[in-house]
Amino acid sequence: MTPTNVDTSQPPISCPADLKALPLEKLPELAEQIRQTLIATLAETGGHLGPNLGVVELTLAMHRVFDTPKDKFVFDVAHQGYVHKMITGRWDKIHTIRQFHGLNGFLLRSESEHDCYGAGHAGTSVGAALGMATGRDLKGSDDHVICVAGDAAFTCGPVFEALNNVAAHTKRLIIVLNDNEWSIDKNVGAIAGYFNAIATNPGFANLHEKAAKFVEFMLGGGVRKLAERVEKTAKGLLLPQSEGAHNRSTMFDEFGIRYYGPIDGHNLPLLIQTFDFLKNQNEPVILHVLTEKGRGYKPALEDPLKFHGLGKYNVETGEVAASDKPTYSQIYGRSVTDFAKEDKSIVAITGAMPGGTGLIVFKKEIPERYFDVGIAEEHAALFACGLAVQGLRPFLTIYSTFMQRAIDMIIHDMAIQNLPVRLCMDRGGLSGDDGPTHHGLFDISYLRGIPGLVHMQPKDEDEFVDMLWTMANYDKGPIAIRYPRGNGPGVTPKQKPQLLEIGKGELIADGSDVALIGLGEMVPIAQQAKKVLEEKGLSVALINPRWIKPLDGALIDSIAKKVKVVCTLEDHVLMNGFGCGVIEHLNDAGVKTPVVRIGWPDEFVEHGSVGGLRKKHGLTVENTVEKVLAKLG
Ligand SMILES: Cc1ncc(C[n+]2csc(CCOP(=O)(O)OP(=O)(O)O)c2C)c(N)n1
Ligand SMILES: CC(=O)[C@@H](O)[C@H](O)COP(=O)(O)O
Ligand SMILES: [Mg+2]
Repeated sequence: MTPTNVDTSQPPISCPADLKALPLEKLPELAEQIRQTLIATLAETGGHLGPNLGVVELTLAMHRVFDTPKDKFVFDVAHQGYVHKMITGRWDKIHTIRQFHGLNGFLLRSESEHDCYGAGHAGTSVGAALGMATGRDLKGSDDHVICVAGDAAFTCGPVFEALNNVAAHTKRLIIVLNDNEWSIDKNVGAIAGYFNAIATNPGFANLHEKAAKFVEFMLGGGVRKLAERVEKTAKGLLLPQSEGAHNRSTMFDEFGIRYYGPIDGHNLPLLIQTFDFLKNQNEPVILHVLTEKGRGYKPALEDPLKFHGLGKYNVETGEVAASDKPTYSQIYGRSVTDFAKEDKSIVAITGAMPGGTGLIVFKKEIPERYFDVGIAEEHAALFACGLAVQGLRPFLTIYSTFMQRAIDMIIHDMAIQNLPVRLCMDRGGLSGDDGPTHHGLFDISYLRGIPGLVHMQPKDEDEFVDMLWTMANYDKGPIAIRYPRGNGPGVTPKQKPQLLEIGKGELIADGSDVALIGLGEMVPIAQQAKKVLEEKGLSVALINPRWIKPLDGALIDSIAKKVKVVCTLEDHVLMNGFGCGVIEHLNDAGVKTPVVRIGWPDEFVEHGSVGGLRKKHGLTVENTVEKVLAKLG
């Protein structure tokens, strides 16, 4: 059934107590209402539909058995937290998800007492949950801690760093492995294969029945009499028997974490029974549930990659509005693939984001030199270093915000050894919908101080391809580029890209009163501000710096010396941003011209539309003009 105009103002439940009060047989109907609300609402707002449709029963069962906020739920990434929000009093606000001043797209401590831990980046749930469980034990409390981590979250290093410590620190922690076989794209690596082997084991078919019987057996007090047998039963019943072998333990048992499952993650009664059983276990446990990403909505089931996270879509067809202009990501994927067809040393690496980065075309056309390493940015950086040692030209393609995970590898492995890795940071700048965990507003800060690392940003699509071409041919050391989410100003790249001179900026217009230095896609704002200032009789120079590092000091000095004020504009935080580099440079060069800066404030910028947030925080033509005039006095 395709929902249309669902009324979210009359939610069937307004708190977890309402859910607990419902008769068990009413829960499937509630699950359907949640699904229909999500499908209809996200068609208007966009969001992570697929992941949330997959955890409806799981989240209902968790709230049926446990009591937040006393009990603690930790969701990995927390992009699948919409159902949790609907159950914990935010059903009537779900239509504001990811909207300015609306609900955040992930859990957020400041949003609700039921959101004990925020996220947005993957792999943090088990470590944080272990900390909560250990803290609880130290305080002598009795609350439960449950973390939900998807199958792809287990490709993330911090999860295994935490698993390595669980048994040493606590006896009571429930980990739920929500296995839908999908990351954003299909999940990758040995872990994915391992989970799949368990889930597809021939024994699973009747294991499902066995699991139900086993849980009833345990709940029926059987465990009290037959501790020894339970040990075997637990492994035998809930673990597929490998032919002829003794009861095989899973890798989790080797970590001292009792494995249960796999069970059907959409079977509400079984989930409730299982959680009722697990909550009384005096040992750390992991419950492996099998779920369907996109369950209940055919277009999402048929295309989990597309419906992992998307903008507005047509509820009837699942179609999204096509854009007439290619995004930077699409231009990136096409360009690097074309370069790689000519240059066999080019290899492309993604951390589980072939779609978002545009590398999906590289994956299709040159699969042998395409590497999706999973949600493992630290490893991706090291892997790129190893490839560079072998003389290959790695394009390490990771969103600016996720590249934060690899800072030490960039310094310790890439820069100190001067390895020619290409750091391609998509979503460089405000990300918008996803909010503070995803805005790429810190990469200049975390890269500018690294000796020998070149860093740049294009003003439009044409210059973007020139920069990528320059990177493809630059082997002197690590080189980084940042570029924004979505479309650029719409300048079609020329047929044959040109090499750019490293550290050489572009003087778009000369002037003698004011110098505007607009980085990347702030150039159009600078160009409009130039017009307004010229209408006030001022002579305005405009510089496209191109290079964050090395700055074109000669160009900047030559203009700064003759004007009365310099104004830098950047889609980055002001703290240790591009403008700071200009100020440092002018100071060291003895140029006294005052500098005003346009950029993001020293705070975490909330979620919302890029235009709305720029307006709120002054990354606008008006504010640029105002600050320049104020400085001129
Ligand atoms: C460090 C980091 N890298 C990449 C991402 C992008 N990302 C968001 S969700 C996701 C896949 C998560 O898959 P899984 O944990 O299996 O959850 P599912 O969506 O399948 O429910 C990825 C790669 C991220 N949020 N954090
Ligand atoms: C939850 C997560 O981290 C990703 O799904 C992210 O939301 C993708 O961002 P884009 O929509 O900018 O590709
Ligand atoms: Mg998954």
